Amino acid sequence: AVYQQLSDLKQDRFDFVVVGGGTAGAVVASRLSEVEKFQVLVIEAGPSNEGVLNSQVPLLAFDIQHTPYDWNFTTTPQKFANGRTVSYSRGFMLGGTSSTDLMVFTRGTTDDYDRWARVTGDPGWSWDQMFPYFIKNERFMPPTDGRNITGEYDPTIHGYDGMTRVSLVNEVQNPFESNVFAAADELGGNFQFNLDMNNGTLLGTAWVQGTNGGGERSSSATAYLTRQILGRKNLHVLLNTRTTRIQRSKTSSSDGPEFDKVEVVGNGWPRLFRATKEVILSAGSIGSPHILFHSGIGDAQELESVGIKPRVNLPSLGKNLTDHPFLLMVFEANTTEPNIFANSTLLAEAFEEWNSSRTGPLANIPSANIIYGRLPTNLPFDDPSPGPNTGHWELVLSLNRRPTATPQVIAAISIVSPTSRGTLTINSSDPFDSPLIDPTFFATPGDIAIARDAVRNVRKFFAAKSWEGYITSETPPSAGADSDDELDAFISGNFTTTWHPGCTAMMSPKGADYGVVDPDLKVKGIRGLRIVDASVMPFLISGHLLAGIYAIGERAADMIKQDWMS
Ligand SMILES: Cc1cc2nc3c(=O)[nH]c(=O)nc-3n(C[C@H](O)[C@H](O)[C@H](O)COP(=O)(O)OP(=O)(O)OC[C@H]3O[C@@H](n4cnc5c(N)ncnc54)[C@H](O)[C@@H]3O)c2cc1C
Repeated sequence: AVYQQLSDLKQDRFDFVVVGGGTAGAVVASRLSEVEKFQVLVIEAGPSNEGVLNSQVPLLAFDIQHTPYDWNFTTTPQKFANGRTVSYSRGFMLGGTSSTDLMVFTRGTTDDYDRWARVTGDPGWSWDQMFPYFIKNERFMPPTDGRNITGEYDPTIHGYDGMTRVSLVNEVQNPFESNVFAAADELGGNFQFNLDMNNGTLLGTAWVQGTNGGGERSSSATAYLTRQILGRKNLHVLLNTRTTRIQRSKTSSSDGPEFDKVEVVGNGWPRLFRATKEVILSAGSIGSPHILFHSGIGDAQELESVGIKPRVNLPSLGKNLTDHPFLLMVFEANTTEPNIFANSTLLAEAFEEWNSSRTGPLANIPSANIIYGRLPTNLPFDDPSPGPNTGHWELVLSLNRRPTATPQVIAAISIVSPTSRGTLTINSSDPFDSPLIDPTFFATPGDIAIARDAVRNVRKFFAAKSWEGYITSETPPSAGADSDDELDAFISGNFTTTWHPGCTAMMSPKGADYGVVDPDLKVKGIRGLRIVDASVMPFLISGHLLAGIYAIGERAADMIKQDWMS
């Protein structure tokens, strides 16, 4: 059942309490409630996803940021951006950020997961052992325009019976996209065609896959918390209720103190829920550490300095914040391709089409392509990528959807193998105050070198013969930035984020004196508490995070079931 407010829920004890009904939280709750004898509670700070049009219609995804469905965080002033701050969106509704993100679906590379297995000492995190979870999560569907997609993906590596509806774009925007793939064939090298970007190699130019299967957003809420699943008697989803702390029980064991009570505030009132088996924190890379700090878990000295009594000293918590920095380049284009957002008649027609058949431009994610490239091998710094199947930068090319006087093309650059590391901390003992988010973007020469290389590769790509007569000029602020110094000024003055924070509660081997969770996702030195979300990644996936987080959620659910069913 779904409870809109705290006072609607009468029950106080559950087997499992899942904090955060976001991307990973919904997976864990959904899978645990498959076991009838488990009573499962999910506590979500935000409201329901039902009827939120900007979340449902794929091409409206940009319009959901800076709304009440966004936590609307901001970073601290960024040292390598002359003190500029960066707006930091996080989903505030059921489904979490999977209800508000841009829906690009990349599993990451074999190298990414094999590195996780290596650094955690658990082969279960390797690509081969995670592969069944990618398949379990995925329900690949043909696009809604009915075109022949042979040659746009590899049908042998997808899941067709899973939960998340994945597809290619539902309508191809030509000649723009045909130019992209023609230029890739023409240039080869970094740009050579890759049949399927979910095959374990993120290199070259591929047709993008997204969570827009069937022409509408598939979020963890629409996929894992369907009406049928919500009808389970043992699954309880409490909305509009904020978790403030996790509290200790009176007992301790050889595994350390037990944390079994979840303190919440809803309808203006506090209340405690008790988990008789486990508390599972799935409040995301910002939310999960934030709740732990206020529970007295974290660096003891830092907690004391803000007036919080330390209960478990975990100095690594919040320390390894990693994100993919983002840059935008804009080009003038000579094209008559329609922009529905610049023409109210076209927009009305597009809505009519989407409403009646989930087809047309609104059923799309913003682009049909995705490109990953690497720097040459003779780098003046250690290769920051986890291996040769992995890019250093990512490009997504699209027509500018914002209404502009003349048509424009945008190149979205992401640094997918950053070495900069930031912090998540707090400066107050009030759990309702926002944490301090400092991704410390571009702190290393390697990250800056990758960004320069990406900018130069965008120019190389658009200089291909295939674009002749289409791309007319580059616009400021990147235009004219050619030397390393000029590019560095462009980068520091303009970077933002891909909104991929992770690693703030990173996994490390059992018994290690660093890290926050063991490879089974149990919090070190504590009994009864696991973390399941993007914060546990020891390194970010070198692409978009969603598919990896779903797989983490699926594996975590299996591990938890195994612990409590044997
Ligand atoms: C604008 C944007 C675009 C993105 N685009 C893409 C993309 O195209 N592809 C991709 O793969 N990734 C993308 N991402 C990133 C991706 O969506 C996230 O990495 C992922 O959804 C995070 O999953 P999670 O489970 O870790 O956290 P979340 O999904 O954020 O879940 C955390 C949940 O916990 C809740 N919560 C937090 N604190 C509390 C509390 N105190 N009490 C109760 N509930 C709480 C939150 O409201 C939320 O529902 C994007 C992100 C953003 C913001």
